This record gives sequence, C-alpha cells and structure tokens, in this order.
Amino acid sequence: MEMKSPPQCPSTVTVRRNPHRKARATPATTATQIPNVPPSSSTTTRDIPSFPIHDILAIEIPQNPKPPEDPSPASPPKAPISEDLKVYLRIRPLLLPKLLGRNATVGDQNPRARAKNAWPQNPAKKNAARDKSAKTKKTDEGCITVNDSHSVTLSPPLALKESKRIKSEVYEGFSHVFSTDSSQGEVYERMVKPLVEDFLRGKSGMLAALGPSGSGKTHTVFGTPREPGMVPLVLQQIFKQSEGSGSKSRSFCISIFEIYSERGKGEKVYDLSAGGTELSMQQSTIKGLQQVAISDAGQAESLIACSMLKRATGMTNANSQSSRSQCIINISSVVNKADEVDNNAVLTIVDLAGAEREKRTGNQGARLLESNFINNTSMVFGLCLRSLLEHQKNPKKPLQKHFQNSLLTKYLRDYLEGKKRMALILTVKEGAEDYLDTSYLLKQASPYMKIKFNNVEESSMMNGNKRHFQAFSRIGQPKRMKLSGLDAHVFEEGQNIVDEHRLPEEEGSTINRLDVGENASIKSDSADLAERERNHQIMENIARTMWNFLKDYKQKLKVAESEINSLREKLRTEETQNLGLRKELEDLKSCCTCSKGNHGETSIVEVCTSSEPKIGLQGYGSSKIDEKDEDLHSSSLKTSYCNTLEKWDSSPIQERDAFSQENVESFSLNMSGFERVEKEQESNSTVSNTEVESINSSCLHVENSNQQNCQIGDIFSGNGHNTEDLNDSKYMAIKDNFSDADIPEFGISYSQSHAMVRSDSCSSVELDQYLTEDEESSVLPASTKEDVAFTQGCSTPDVPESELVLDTSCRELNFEKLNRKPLPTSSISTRDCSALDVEDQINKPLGNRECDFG
Ligand SMILES: Nc1ncnc2c1ncn2[C@@H]1O[C@H](COP(=O)(O)OP(=O)(O)OP(=O)(O)O)[C@@H](O)[C@H]1O
Repeated sequence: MEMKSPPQCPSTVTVRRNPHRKARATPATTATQIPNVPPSSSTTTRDIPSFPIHDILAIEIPQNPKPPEDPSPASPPKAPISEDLKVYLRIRPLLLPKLLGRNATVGDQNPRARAKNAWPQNPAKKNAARDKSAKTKKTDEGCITVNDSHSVTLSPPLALKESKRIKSEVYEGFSHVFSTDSSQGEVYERMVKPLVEDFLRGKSGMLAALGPSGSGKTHTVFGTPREPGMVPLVLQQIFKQSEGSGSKSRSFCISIFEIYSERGKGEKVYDLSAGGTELSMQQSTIKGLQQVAISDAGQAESLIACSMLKRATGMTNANSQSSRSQCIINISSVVNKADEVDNNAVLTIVDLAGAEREKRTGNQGARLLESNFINNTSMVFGLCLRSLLEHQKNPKKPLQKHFQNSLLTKYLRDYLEGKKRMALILTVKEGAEDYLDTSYLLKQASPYMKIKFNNVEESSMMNGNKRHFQAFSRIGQPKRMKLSGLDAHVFEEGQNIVDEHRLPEEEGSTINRLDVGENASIKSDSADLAERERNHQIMENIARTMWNFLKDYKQKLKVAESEINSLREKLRTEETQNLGLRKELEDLKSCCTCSKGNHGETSIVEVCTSSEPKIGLQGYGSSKIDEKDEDLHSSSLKTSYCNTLEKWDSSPIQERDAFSQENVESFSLNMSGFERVEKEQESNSTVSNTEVESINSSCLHVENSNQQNCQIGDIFSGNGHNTEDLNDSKYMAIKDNFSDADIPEFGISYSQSHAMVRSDSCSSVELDQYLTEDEESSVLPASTKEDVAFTQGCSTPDVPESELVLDTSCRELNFEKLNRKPLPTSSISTRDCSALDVEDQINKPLGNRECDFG
C-alpha cells in the first residue's frame, strides 16, 4: 500500500531525532605536527639526558597472534564495527469498540475478545476481526500519520491542540515504520530476519518490544496461529535453514521465563517451560533455567504455546489480556561437532509489559501494584539506554549502573551496555485517545536511535552469556558445561545448576555442550592470554627504557654531587685561608697605627735624625751634615725603608718573619754602612773608599747570610733566642712598661728599632775595629765608647733577657725625651735605645756621656 504524505500542516513542528552526522575531518596539524616536534634533548643541557621518548617510540610492539581461522563455512565477512541501534515503529490498527461488540472497549474487556488474543487461537475468528478493523481504519481519527518508512507525524487531538496548544511533531530516523496494515511477515522480514541470520552466523542479538499497554507487543512477538509472531517465524526459519544446509550438527535450545512482581512484593523469575518453577538470579545469570532442546519448529511452537499459557496476564481497561510480566525467550544455537567450535549464539526476544497510565488502565489494588512494577521496569530499561547514549556521546560520563535496579535489566546487561547488538520495536496505537502514551513513548525512545554498538562483531565462540566466558577466562578455569544424556547439567561460575526438566526421550536430543564449552573457553583464554602477553611486553619494554634512563640520570647525579662536595671542600679551605689571612692582615694593620707612607716617613725621619747625631757623636769628623745631603740621604733611606715596608705588607705570611729579619737587618746594615760612608766622606777621615766598600760589602754579606743574621739576632737578644722569641719577649716586656695606647705602635717601632739596633751594633763593631786599627780610642768620645761597650755588652750571649728589660727601663729618661716625637715604643724599650737616644746626646758635650752600665 502506498503511503501518502499528509499535507504540511502549518502548526506542525518537525523534530529531527536522528539527524545525519558527518564525521569531522581530523585536522592535519595534529597528525603532521607530532613527528616534526624537535627532540627535547636539543634544548636541554648536555649533562641532563633527555626523556627517552624516541626509545620508547622505537619499541617494537609485538604483533597480535593471528586469530584462529573460523572453521565455520558459514562465516560471513566481518560486519562493520560500529552499528546504530535499530529502532522500529509499528502502529497497531485501531479497533473500534462498535466493531468489537457492545461490551467491547479499546482494551477489549470482553472475555470472548480475550480469547481472541490467546495464542494459538482460532484463525478464522482472528481474520474476521482483522477484516473488520481494516474496514474501519480509515474512518477513525488517528493521532499518528506515517510520513514515510522512516518517519511519522504525531498530531494531538483537537481538544489537546486547542486547550494546551500542542503542536504536531514529526519523529524520524526509524529503521522502519510499520503502518497499521503491515503484516507480521513484513515485520519479520525487515526487522527480525537480519537478526536471525546473524544469529545463525554466530552472533547474539536481542529484540525487545516496547510500548504502552495494548499496543500490540505481544501480538508482534508471539502473534496468533494465523498471524504468527516473530518467535514462531524465527523458529521456522532457523529450522528451515538448518534443514536446507543439510547440517545435522547444529542444535537449538529454547528457554522461556518471565519476571513478575506479584502484588508488587518483589521481582521473581519463573521458568515458563513445562515443569518450570521459580528461579533465582545471580548477577546476570538465572540459575536453574531450563534449556529445552528443540528439533523442529512445530515442537518449538507447542512449547511456546504452553509457556504462554503459564504467563501472568490480567485484564485491564487498556487490554483484556494484558501482560503483567516481562517475558524473555532465548533461542540458543549449539554446534555438536567436537572438532568444530562455532556458533553458540543466543537470540533473545523480550516482550515487555506495557507501560500503563493509571487513568487509562483504571487499575486498582493488585493491578495497580503490578502496574507500578511494570512501569518501574520500563523506566529502568529506558534509563539504561539513556545512560548508554550519554556515555557514548561523552565518554567522560560514566555508564550508570541503572541495570541493577531491576532483574530484567540485570539479565540484559550486556545488551544495555552496548556490548551486544539489539533491536527495538516500538508499538503504538493510532487512536486519538492514545496520543499521550504514544507521544511519551516516542519522546523517550526516539533518541535511542543514536545508540551505537561498537562491539557487535562478536566472536563466534562467545556464548549468549558473554560474562560467563569472561568470568572463566579471568580465573583461568575451563568452562564446565555438561549435558549428558537427557540431563542438562550447567556449571555456571562454579555452581552446578541442574536442570530438573527432562525432555521426553523421543523428542529430546543429546546436546554435548561440554566440548563446545571447553573449546570455547580455551579459545577465549588463548586470545586473552595473547593480548595480555602483548600488553605485558609493551609495558616491560617501556619500563626497561625508563629504568635505563633513570639509571643514567642517577649516575650523573652522583658525579655531580661528588663534584659539588669537592667544590664545597675547596671553598671551605679557601674561606679558612682567607679568614686566616684577613686576621693576620688585620693584626698587622692594627699594629701599623699609621698609614704606610706616614710611618715610613716618620720612621725614616727618626732614623735619619737619630743616626745623624750619632755619627757626629761617634766623632768621625764634622758633626754637621750638609742639609742637602741630609735630605738626599733621608729620601734615599726613606725610599729604602718604604720599600722594605711594602715588601713586608705584600710578602706572604710565611715569608714575613724571614723577610723581616733579613730585610730589616739588611736595611739596618745598609743604613749603617751608608752612614759610615757618608761620615767618612764628610769627615775626610782616614777611612778610604775601599774600606767603605769593604764595610758595605761586609754589611751586605751579613745581610745575605742567614748565619750572620742569626748571630745578629743572638747578639741582639743576647741569650741565643731567635728574633721571633726576642720579639715576643721584648713585646711582653714592653707591654709591661707601656700603656696600652703605646702598644699598637710597637709593631712598626720594633722593626725600626731593630734596624736601629742592628745599625748601631754593626757600626759599633766596625767602629771598634776602626778604633783598634787607628788607635784613636783615646779621642773617641765617651758616648761612643759607651756605645761600643754597650754593643759589646749586647753581643754577650750571657746577658739575660731580664736585663734587657731592665736595661730598657733604665733608659726612662731618654723616653721622656723621645716622647717629644711619637717614637716607636720598641725603640725605647730596647736596651740599645741609649745608642738611639742621639737627640738627647746631641746637646751633651762629647765625652761627657755617662754610661749607665758603668
Ligand atoms: N497489528 C495488529 N493487528 C491486529 N491486531 C492487533 C495488532 N496488534 C495488536 N492487536 C490486537 O490488540 C490487542 C492487544 O494487543 P497486545 O495484547 O499484543 O498488546 P500488548 O502491547 O501486549 O499489551 P500489554 O502490554 O498489556 O500486554 C490484541 O487483541 C491483539 O490481537
């Protein structure tokens, strides 16, 4: 019959439920940019190894072992991986009450009419009723209009349209829309036959009928003898196809059960097979469910008819024989060949109890409770599908576990989670009074068309209960299913479920499921193991690469740490040395009260000043020195002394002692020699230049001779101590005699005095020689004699150090005079300060100097 599209109603709103989607092209940048990314190592420091991404990427991923070839000759080419959920719509023809008799209602409450719905029923009566309905179809005002084979328009009744301003809605995207005059055969061909073919090829599938009460679900699923429904048609086809292929190795089993809530007290599972009882459910498995082997279609139909008689039904305003339970039929296929592992698929057909509105059904009491259970189950079923849809739209959204809320959804979990393929048929009535039910169903169910099944290509070895295999493969135990003789022993998840039902021997067929189960489990296990091994190898390689990377890094870290430690040690040593040097420098600086230049100048001036009269006193000629010469000598001495000080400051600490000894001594000796030359020149004495030179050279010799230095030191100290000891001892002695304010000046004064003493001692010794040679001792001034005596006395090694101190103290008078100038304290403290007290003695008459030593 050709369907005519209705004229476009201006108030019609088109609702596109399943718009075509175009896959977005993957941006080329994402694919091409990744290889062009420069390695991170190029930018990192050389020492730090880069992340071994290249190593990881270079890991050879082991290939999956080839899947075992399907031995089944009927193996089809692989189906597309992704497949949309197929949703069909069937519109039940309107049955006018007037045509069904006086007492008949839409729900066909007449008991006689109920008998018509019973299956199998009298085909003649059924046909008569159908003819009547077909005649009256066009006269009825319908709410739903078929636009084409994939869309319908739902129009509200006039009353609703005017009062609530409800507009017509178009629902499209259905896999197929079966109009009111579509036959069962047509529905089967379009909707069920593909499922059956897949089932025969080893794919499990499910067909579920949804719709409001009285919309024709049961009619579609089971049909009538005249119009057999999907179940009889499936059975007919599978046997027909098996016989056609001539293969006797394939067997079929059927199980039928219902989930029913009596007075709403809780869901129960009843086996509808002959002799079936109440069953229990564990997770998704129904324990004790009979698997009745069927050998032909007739036997199967009889079995179905018997089962339907046991199904819970009730009379409502919507349906005279309304289903009060959810009925599930499983048709399973088993291959009996021991060497052939194939086709253990299950085809599940579900006849849901129709959603009921209280107003519409008029249910009360027990019926109302049943109605609640029915509606609840329908709602949970819808929630599961909605959750699956949301999850597929946005994988971040977790798949809700709505299936736990009803036994039906628990049992159908694999289907409701998209793991197995299924199809839905929505049944609606076209009457205006059914508008709300129809609208509600279409609104709820039309989005399900977008659900995709990504894992529909099931392995032929998978059983209807996929979870069952997974459980066994997980624990590594072979599946144990046993059916010996006519007894079916089913071991499911370690629990033995014994079928109590025994088929009659003549119609029962032996089903050896043990081999199939074991082979299937072994196959499943091997596939799982191969996959796990592959994953394990990948992870192992990545872990090994990472481990090597971390090991290298750790090694370099260790080296860096040791370097850091050694550097720290060096730094610590340097700091210590630096501190020592600083301390020493500060000590030295603290000893140097004045700046270097001033000190040198002052000291030199003092030295020159002190040496000048001394020379005069020594009587080598004229006591007056030319001022120019004096300046010259002063400046030269000053320069020399300054150089000496500079050397002192700049010389390393370790060398300073020696430096101080040698240079100061040399300085003093030079100075004394210089003085001597100067005096000889001035006084025109008998000392020749040669002698002066010899003196100088002797002095220089002394300067360069450590031994002589020591002697000088000994002479100076008088008790054999070295200069350092003397320094200490003198310092202590001086410290006793002087105030603290004088002490800082001691450092430089010591050197100065040292030089003076040496100069004096040297000159004294030499003078002594000169005196001896020239026999002019008589003309020598007393002071000179004293000096000589003093020098000689000083050179006496037996002179105790205490005497030195005492001797120094005995020059207190001279100190007072020396205080006129800030003379260094050491020059005062030394015992030979008398020799340096030249300024005092300048004014004294020659030869009148009294020697304190007596
Ligand atoms: N396509 C159809 N052609 C003719 N009659 C039909 C069709 N669909 C349903 N009917 C009739 O409508 C009545 C109600 O159908 P059915 O019992 O299958 O509804 P239902 O959806 O199963 O209701 P419930 O959910 O209450 O069980 C039956 O008498 C049946 O024969």
